[in-house]
Order: sequence, then C-alpha cells, then structure tokens
Amino acid sequence: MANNEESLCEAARKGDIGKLQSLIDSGADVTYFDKEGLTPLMHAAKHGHAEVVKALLDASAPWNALSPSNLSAGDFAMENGHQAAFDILLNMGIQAELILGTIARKENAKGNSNRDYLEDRVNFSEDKVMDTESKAIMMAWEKPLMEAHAKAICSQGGHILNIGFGMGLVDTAIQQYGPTSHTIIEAHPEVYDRMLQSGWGEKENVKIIFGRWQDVLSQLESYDGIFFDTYGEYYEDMREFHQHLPQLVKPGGIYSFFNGLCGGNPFFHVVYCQLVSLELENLGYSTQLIPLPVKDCLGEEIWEGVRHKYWQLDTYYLPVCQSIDDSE
Ligand SMILES: C[S@@+](CC[C@H](N)C(=O)[O-])C[C@H]1O[C@@H](n2cnc3c(N)ncnc32)[C@H](O)[C@@H]1O
Repeated sequence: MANNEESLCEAARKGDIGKLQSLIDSGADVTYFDKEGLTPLMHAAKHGHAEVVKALLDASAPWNALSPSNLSAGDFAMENGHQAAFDILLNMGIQAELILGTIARKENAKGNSNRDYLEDRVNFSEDKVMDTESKAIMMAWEKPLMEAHAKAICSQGGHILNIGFGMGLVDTAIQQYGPTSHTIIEAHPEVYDRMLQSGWGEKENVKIIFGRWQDVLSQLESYDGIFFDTYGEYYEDMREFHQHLPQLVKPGGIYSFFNGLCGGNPFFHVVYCQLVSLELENLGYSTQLIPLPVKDCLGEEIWEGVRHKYWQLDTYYLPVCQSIDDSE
C-alpha cells in the first residue's frame, strides 16, 4: 500500500530529483503523510534539498501541511538552517496568502467578523480578560509589549489613537507620555463600561469613541501615533484598516499593531510578518520589526484556564511603520 508515496518520501529525503520527478509524473500523491505524519515536502525541507522542494511545490504539494508536532515544511527548513529551501517555501507562503487575501476581499462578508464576540459577555480578572469560551481577549503578560508599543507610537508626541482598550495596558502606558490628545476606540459594551467606571472618561486629554472602528471612521482625524489591537477579527480586517492609514497617519507619524499574526507557529509567523510588511509597503509605509524576547514572561502557568494559547514563540517582533516619504 502507498508504495509510490513511500518511494516519494524516500526520494525527497535523499534529494533524488530524477526519481522524484518520475514518481510525480506517474501520479504519486504529493499530499501523502507517511507513518511519522510527514509529507514528502517536509522530508525534502528537513534535509535542505531545495530543488526537490521546488519540484514538489510545482506539483501542488501543500506548503502549509502540519506534522503531528504542528511543524510545517518551512519550520523544518528553518530549524535545520537550510536557507535555500526556506526561501522557496517562504515565497510560496507569501504568494499563496496574497491570493487567499484577494479571494477573501472578493467574498468579503461585509466586515462583521466579530459580531458574536461583541454581543457576548466578557470576564475580567486581574491578569486577563476572557470571552465566554475561555479564550483570552487580553493577558497581563503582554504588559511589557504594550509599553514598548506605547513608546514607539508616542515618540513624536502630539495626537495619539489607540484601537481596542482591552485591559487598558497600552493606554496606561500612552498616558505616561502626556500626549496632546489620546483617542481610544472600543467596541465592546462591557469593556467600555469598565473604562468609564475606572475613570478613563474624566481624563482631560482622553476622548473615548464607543463603537467598531469600521463604524466610527468618520469621527476620526489624523494622528502622530496609532496603535491597532482588536479581538475576534481576521487578518483581512486589519488589512482593511491599513487602507485608511494614508488619511489617519500625519506626516512623520508612526503606526504600530499587535503582531500576534500566526503566533502559534514560527514559520507561519515569518510568512505573515513578510506579508504584512509587503502590503504596507504597497500602501507607502516601511515596516521595521523590532525583536523583543518574550520567553521569560511566558511560563506554562500563565495559560491555566485559557482555551487557546495564542502565542508560543520566543521572540515578539514589534512593528514600527512610517511613511516611506518620511523615512527617505
Ligand atoms: C486585545 S484587546 C486590546 C488590548 C489593549 N491593547 C491593552 O493594552 O490592554 C482588544 C480590544 O479590542 C476591542 N475590539 C474588538 N473589535 C473591535 C473593533 N472592531 N473596533 C474597536 N474595538 C474592538 C475588544 O473589545 C477588546 O477590548
């Protein structure tokens, strides 16, 4: 059973491109998982056979299939330091996601992706805010990251916009820079009530706008610093927000966002970091990704009672985006 496919895996392991190609031509299944749960593409990537990786991708081998330990071919290439194979897989991932994005835009369900979340209850505790499915909306371990984001977007002073209040960590840090104005958009009624109860409505330089950012765009001005960190939305929603940056960011202004993109898989995270940088570049923004080590703030106990571990990587890449015209 599956003799051709076992031979395909073997040819991929050995880098035998001739054998591999003839197996593909005779109809061997490139989507096959062997008894270890690995695909021919994973074997080729693990051993750094770039030519074989390319041939398998050309034959429609899935670039994003996962092994039982949740690793993709790109992760195997990355772990083993095979740059050429890694580059081919990275390129493939970016192209595939660009196409997916185009399809998503065409099928756009009119941007109501987190309607259920916004109508549901929210549980607040000292170290996290959770939804009713025990998924974390925001967690206290992110505090140093939020402080670093605040520092980046407040570096020009002036008028600051934050989208998504959560635990108010980034907003507390923004206040420490004494901005001229500090606008906060928050869409969840319970988070909004809590903001008011804790005095955010009385701060002199703070303006709170209640609603989804999509619905309140007409109330916005332009800002020296903007931070975007919502919950329950898709990459496509953030991409839609990015289309508004030219109107929202003042000349010389800084934009940043919570970079939790594919935070559960190292290779997919690299794909999305590159993808978002590329898409921002097409809008006229350069993106610097500043590495911040996070391993030390992430003990296993942090995730107790949390259903989805949304971050599993050792380094956080904090994006700092600026108009390309400003940085020239
Ligand atoms: C991850 S939390 C933000 C955490 C925040 N950066 C902090 O430092 O605590 C996301 C917040 O965005 C809000 N939110 C979700 N979708 C939104 C939308 N479309 N517009 C505005 N706020 C939204 C959620 O209710 C939640 O309070």
